[in-house]
Amino acid sequence: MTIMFQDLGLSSDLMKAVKRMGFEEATPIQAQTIPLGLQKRDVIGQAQTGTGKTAAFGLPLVEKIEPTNSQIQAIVIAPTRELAIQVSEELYKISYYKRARVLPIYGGQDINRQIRALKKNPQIIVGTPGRLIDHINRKTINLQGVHTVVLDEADEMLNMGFIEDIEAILSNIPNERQTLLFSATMPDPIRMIAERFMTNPELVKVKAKEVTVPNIQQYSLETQEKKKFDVLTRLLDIQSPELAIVFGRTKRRVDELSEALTLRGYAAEGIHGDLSQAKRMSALRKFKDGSIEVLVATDVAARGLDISGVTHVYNFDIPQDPESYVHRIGRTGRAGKNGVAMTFVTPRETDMLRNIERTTKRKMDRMKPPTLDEALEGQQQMTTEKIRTTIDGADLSYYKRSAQELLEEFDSETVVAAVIKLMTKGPDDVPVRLTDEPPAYSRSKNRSPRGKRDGQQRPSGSSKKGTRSYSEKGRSQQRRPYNKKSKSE
Ligand SMILES: Nc1ncnc2c1ncn2[C@@H]1O[C@H](COP(=O)(O)OP(=O)(O)OP(=O)(O)O)[C@@H](O)[C@H]1O
Ligand SMILES: [Mg+2]
Repeated sequence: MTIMFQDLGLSSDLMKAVKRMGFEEATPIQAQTIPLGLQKRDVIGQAQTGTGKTAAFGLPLVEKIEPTNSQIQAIVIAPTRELAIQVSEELYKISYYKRARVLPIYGGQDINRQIRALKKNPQIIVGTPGRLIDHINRKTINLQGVHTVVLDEADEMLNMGFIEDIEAILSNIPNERQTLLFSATMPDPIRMIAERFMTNPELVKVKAKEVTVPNIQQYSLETQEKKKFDVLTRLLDIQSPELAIVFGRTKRRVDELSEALTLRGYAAEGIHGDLSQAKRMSALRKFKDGSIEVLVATDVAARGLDISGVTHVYNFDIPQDPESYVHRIGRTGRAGKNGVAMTFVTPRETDMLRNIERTTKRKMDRMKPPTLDEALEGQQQMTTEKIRTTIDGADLSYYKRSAQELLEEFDSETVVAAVIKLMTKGPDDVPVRLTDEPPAYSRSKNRSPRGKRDGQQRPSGSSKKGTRSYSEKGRSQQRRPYNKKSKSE
């Protein structure tokens, strides 16, 4: 059944904003959770990637902001800086006519600037856990007026290392609050932890046979570790994605891969948690405006990011758990668009592959790595396509005299073949250096602690204020199975 936004009981300011955002019908998760959100019910909302969960919590959240109250009234917590920025932008759009004041608060940004911004009475805060705790400890943020809390990517934030941070933040927020949790994945043990923070929550799980959306074509390719890079470049040449995200397991991997791709002539940049915030933002900006075509990333970019034009996701390294797979491939195929996801599997990782397929209840299509000939063929096709569009679109009169000269000397087939050769990228053997990654191990059977993972990092300043401080590296080592420990010490 189609549900329109006007059926959901939203005010005219928000209806105008929804229209301005170009939304017509509500998505299923929006149709089901917006009324609950407006009734101030606690909600756990689980729906596939790219199906509009942000507006599902954002619309009721903004609706409940009291314009004359200058306290912080709502807070959204997100696991990464880029996601916090993106969610705050979406809330800003929703608030466009209502004029609720939204402020993102995240690590890597000048804290004094944030303190000044906090003094200007924002009503909605979107933040990453580490920086929020930093402000709580400095007493530069007052959460006593908060009536709505959202955990976006809730399972990630209640997972292992993050849970203490979340508990610390929630302990500064009045108990009589509305708590909303959203994610595309919600493993049962995490849901049980979540319910501890909630009052009689309604679980809204959009009925879908599959955890992943059907409009993403999913493939797996078995390949040796040493051959992965050639396979990737061939696929890029054949498939010529509009925008592609290549996921690597570690930060070193991402650095080496983006460098190697650049050496081979692809416009690529990397993003991971050890880069400065300025670098992270500049890579993402270039990717969004199309000045780079390949973003190489750790899982720091796996969750929530909504970048239109991402047609392909390549799992250069197979993800460490099924949830990560779901989120990574969900960077394509958003809002009903089509997408392609390719997962490289080394022979010793076939268990991991099966584990992912079991969880997603969907078998990936097996694909053979393309041969060099197929790659060259693909490149030729791209060239001929370019020639066709040039013939259709450009004024060629200026070039016709030279064309005639060539045609007097050679037959037309030879001339065109030479042009195609010149325009086609030949086999490239610029040497590149990639350190081998050991095969991934399956950790979901016994839920062993996660290995080194890239994600949100704790600001260095927090130790001074009495909280633990550990580097991103140290932090991920502190992550532990969520079933071993529950309350913060
Ligand atoms: N009702 C709607 N009609 C059309 N487009 C929509 C609608 N709701 C949201 N969108 C658009 O769909 C895209 C995906 O939305 P969003 O980022 O909220 O997805 P999500 O469910 O949070 O995904 P993820 O699990 O990856 O975080 C966005 O570009 C958003 O603007
Ligand atoms: Mg989201």
